[in-house]
Amino acid sequence: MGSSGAVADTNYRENKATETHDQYLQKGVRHLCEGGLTRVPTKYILPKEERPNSAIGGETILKLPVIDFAQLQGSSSRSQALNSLAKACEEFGIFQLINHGITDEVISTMTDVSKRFFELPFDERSTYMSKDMASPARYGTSFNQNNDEVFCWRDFLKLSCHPLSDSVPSWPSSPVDLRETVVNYSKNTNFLYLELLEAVMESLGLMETTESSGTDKIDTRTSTLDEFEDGSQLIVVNCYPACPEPDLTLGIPPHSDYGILTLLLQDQVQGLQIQHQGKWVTVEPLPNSFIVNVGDHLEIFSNGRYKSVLHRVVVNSSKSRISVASLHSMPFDTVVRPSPKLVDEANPIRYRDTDFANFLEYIASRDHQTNSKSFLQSRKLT
Ligand SMILES: O=C(O)CCC(=O)C(=O)O
Ligand SMILES: [Fe+2]
Repeated sequence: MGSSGAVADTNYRENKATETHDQYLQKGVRHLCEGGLTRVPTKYILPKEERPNSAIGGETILKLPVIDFAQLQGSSSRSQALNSLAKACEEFGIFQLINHGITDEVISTMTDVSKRFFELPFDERSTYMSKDMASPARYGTSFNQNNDEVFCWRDFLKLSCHPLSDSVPSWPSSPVDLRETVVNYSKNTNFLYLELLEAVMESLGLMETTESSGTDKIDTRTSTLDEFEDGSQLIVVNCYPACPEPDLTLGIPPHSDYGILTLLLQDQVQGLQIQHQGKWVTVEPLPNSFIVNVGDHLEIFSNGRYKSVLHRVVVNSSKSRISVASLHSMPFDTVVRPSPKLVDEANPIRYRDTDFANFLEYIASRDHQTNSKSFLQSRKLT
């Protein structure tokens, strides 16, 4: 391992005499691949115990629980769909959402513009590189490129969507249709998120349900939802170029998502893996469906009843992969804590209160995501 990395590293030094090796790698993995690459540079090589242990074709493929959004919306089918939703969030922390109502066109234009953004000349893409975590548009590489000891094999574009009117002018103006496409996509996914959130609350027993007679519509009321209104939304476009030595590195190391729910769109290239019953298993992409993850905030809010899912991304040697994650969280200044209605003698409070500032401090203080759901671990009381 050491020697293959060293050969590759020497090549870059020869090619790029004017910048240090680390500065070169900070430009991201797509730029690196555009320069021609046959070996993975040392900076990306994970310690043996953290590498994906076999090629992707050898992994177990997992069919996730499927939740039919149309069934959640129908009065006669809702209660059964809510049971399936609760089971998926308890046992997997992740599910596949079908019949979600977002058109194929909205989805395909989003994937398409994402691909075209990463195909722009590096000098154009790099205008959006920023170390400022609060910037409404941030292009970058790895997980946390300022701290990561080992880099991971992905570049990203993070676009804050909250509030849209303030953020959009800072987003990339090229490709020309990027802003319009992402605005449309973010509105669609936010609407879907709010509907799902209502279903999640109801599945936790936190909603009063009254069926209005004579209509097919279910009228649900809760004050709980008020706390979630005006939450934050972050769109993360991930690009994982084909990798010459995929067994040595990862696209994203094991982590759980920070917020309430993540709606993930992936193209037809496999790569997402989740930890299920102690084993890494590959999630099969289902065309035009969303993968929905439970995030750390929902685990805390549900007092541990719903589990955030530990996941990672493996890369492969022949195909580049794009995914778009829409991360939905509580408003930034909200303190997240277990819902009092889910705490009693049998279920004592399991997590410390947390807020966005705690999370930022935590991210800034650590280098490499070795093991996981450790932010959540740091908030656990028992
Ligand atoms: O690319 C994927 O499938 C997952 C991306 C992911 O986990 C993230 O952006 O947090
Ligand atoms: Fe994630």
